[in-house]
Amino acid sequence: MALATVRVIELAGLAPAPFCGMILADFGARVIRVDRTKGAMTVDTQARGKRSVALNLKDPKGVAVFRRLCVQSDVLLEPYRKGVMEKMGLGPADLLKENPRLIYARLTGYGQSGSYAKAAGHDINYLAMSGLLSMLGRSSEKPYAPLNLVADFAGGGLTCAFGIVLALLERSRSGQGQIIDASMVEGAAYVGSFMWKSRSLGLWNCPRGENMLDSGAPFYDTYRTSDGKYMAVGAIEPQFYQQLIKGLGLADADLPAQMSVSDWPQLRQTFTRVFATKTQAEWSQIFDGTDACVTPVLSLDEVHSHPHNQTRGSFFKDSQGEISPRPAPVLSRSPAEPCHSRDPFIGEHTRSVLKEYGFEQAQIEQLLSAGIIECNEVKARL
Ligand SMILES: C[C@H](CCC[C@@H](C)[C@H]1CC[C@H]2[C@@H]3[C@H](O)C[C@@H]4C[C@H](O)CC[C@]4(C)[C@H]3C[C@H](O)[C@]12C)C(=O)SCCNC(=O)CCNC(=O)[C@H](O)C(C)(C)COP(=O)(O)OP(=O)(O)OC[C@H]1O[C@@H](n2cnc3c(N)ncnc32)[C@H](O)[C@@H]1OP(=O)(O)O
Repeated sequence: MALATVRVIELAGLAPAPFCGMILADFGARVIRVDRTKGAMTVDTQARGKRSVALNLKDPKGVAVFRRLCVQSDVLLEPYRKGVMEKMGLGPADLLKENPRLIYARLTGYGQSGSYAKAAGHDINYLAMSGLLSMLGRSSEKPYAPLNLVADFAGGGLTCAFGIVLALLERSRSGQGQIIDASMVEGAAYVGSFMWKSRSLGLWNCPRGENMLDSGAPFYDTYRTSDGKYMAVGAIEPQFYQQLIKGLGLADADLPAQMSVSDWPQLRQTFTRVFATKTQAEWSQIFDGTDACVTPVLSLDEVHSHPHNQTRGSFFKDSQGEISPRPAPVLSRSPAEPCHSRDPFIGEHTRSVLKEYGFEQAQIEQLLSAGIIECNEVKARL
């Protein structure tokens, strides 16, 4: 796999950093998640392929163990508020001195500088600060965040993983590590570059929810079907729009021009009425194989069995029977091989990882009895 041999230490976080770590693990990196001790509960649902070490970083001995892990690693991924790592004596100045090849990735909401740098926040706040949230929502309604997809995952976890891969690539030339300051505000904004750079086209001149691509246009929206499901319509170009009209059984001559914005409300009413006359399956049968750009709106439970996704193997079932998306993109020679086993328990790999990183058995036992580390091997659970 592309990232085989890359050793990553990920400090346990909420959602974006776990996703970043999972991407790296999916593509072959050996990711160790460092969890808290004292019966901490994991909220990491993105733990595929990771190992877990439970380590108390509030204790200087725990900090020393952590430093030893970082000396032998390629990447450190930390998701804490600005200043937290420095307070523990684990800032980049300390760790890069000990391991100049270390890639020190800091994934935060607001970045490492600026007046918000130390503020708590979540996806919706970062999205708001990126400018994008102001554009998201229906006409005459308040802004709506599209789940926590844009800042946490696209602008956060994915962008940070990209930064790490870039830094690894650069390190192969320079031999040096570096610090990555991944701000979810900036990552989200960057993902939204199209919005800034397409303003000159007039694509966003109308209020929120009244533009062509934000549900303003009737040919770029969803429609309810007779069985309470939905179809997605994205028939922008005239040749594709013609196929939409044909599939709906409408006659062009009876309809206003596609780009007559003042007629969009009437056109939407027509589409709404027609879509409501057939089931999703019936519409899918009509539009499949055409260029009308009309697809069923599938639920998470349905995507796996759609013939197109099945053919490509776009979703896979792990050993627990849980279905997840296959890692993307697909590389022809060194594709990702996502782990099919269950997620790790907190501290499940403490002992084996410390051994791997050169700790003696006696040292491990000492750390264990001092409560610096916790071990939770599966054997002990039986
Ligand atoms: C919208 C998303 C977030 C969605 C997440 C939800 C899915 C989950 C959030 C809460 C979960 C529920 C909850 O946990 C209760 C249940 C638990 C149960 O197990 C499951 C069900 C639950 C209901 C559970 C269900 C779900 O999982 C949840 C609902 C986001 O937007 S995520 C993006 C958030 N933002 C960032 O990541 C930006 C950067 N980070 C930050 O700004 C801050 O970290 C943050 C997120 C604001 C949190 O701030 P906080 O004050 O808590 O922490 P920090 O200031 O960063 O400091 C960290 C402290 O931890 C110490 N520490 C770290 N590691 C160790 C260690 N190994 N040992 C000891 N100590 C450690 C560190 O020293 C810091 O200590 P200090 O505070 O003393 O400095």
